Amino acid sequence: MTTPALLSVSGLSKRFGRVVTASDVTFEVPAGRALGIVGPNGAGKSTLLNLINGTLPSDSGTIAFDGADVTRVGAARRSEIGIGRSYQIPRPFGGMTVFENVLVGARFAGGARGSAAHEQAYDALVRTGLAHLAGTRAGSLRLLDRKRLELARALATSPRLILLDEIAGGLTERELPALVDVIAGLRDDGLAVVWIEHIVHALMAVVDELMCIAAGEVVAIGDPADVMADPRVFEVYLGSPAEVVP
Ligand SMILES: Nc1ncnc2c1ncn2[C@@H]1O[C@H](COP(=O)(O)OP(=O)(O)OP(=O)(O)O)[C@@H](O)[C@H]1O
Repeated sequence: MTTPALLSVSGLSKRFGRVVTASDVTFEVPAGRALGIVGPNGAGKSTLLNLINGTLPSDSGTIAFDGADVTRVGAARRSEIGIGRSYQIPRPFGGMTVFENVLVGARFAGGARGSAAHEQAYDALVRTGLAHLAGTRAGSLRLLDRKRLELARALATSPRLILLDEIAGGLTERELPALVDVIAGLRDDGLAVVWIEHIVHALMAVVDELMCIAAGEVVAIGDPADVMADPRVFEVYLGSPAEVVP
């Protein structure tokens, strides 16, 4: 029996003038599964996350979440129903504590109130291994903990689907496993994960499926090792082959 998809994207297309950023993109992600997305710079990866979380409207195609068509649903509502998102450039409130930063996520992006917001925020800190730093000023965190905070802010909205945009960027080889473990834990807890990442070996340690896109088109999708071995994937990376070597 196949697991029904939590996220179902079908024939999704988007262009900015002459630049095609999504062209007939189709894929599914069930709960408890992780999809990795790779592709050269400017391929349309971040745009795809913006289409899924509703910060950008698509030109055509459909996005279904938990069986409901959300293609024309606004970003705030998508966040409330369980689509969470981290950003490539985290912008924490440096003068606020770690807990206060996550509380903002729970209250304003997640729509939680009172003690429920506090519980969601604390739970997000526990899941990301940040609880011991709850009272620390966010501006003083080292990079790994800033990444955990970005993840915690997205988790504070209690998502069932989490969209991660290059969350591992800038981490050292020694730091990467800690973040990879947190993300694998979220998937194992039943979240659907869509993770864009240039650090391919970090992705390969977690994802169940891998999709390569270039110029908005799906070049290959499927078993991660098969996708990385696909000559078409190698070809789209010819400009930057070092990025694909695990
Ligand atoms: N709001 C926008 N208006 C116009 N063009 C845009 C907009 N957002 C993205 N683009 C263009 O769409 C293309 C895809 O951008 P996108 O950020 O999705 O790529 P990416 O695959 O995430 O790249 P990177 O790996 O560098 O982050 C780029 O050419 C970009 O300049």
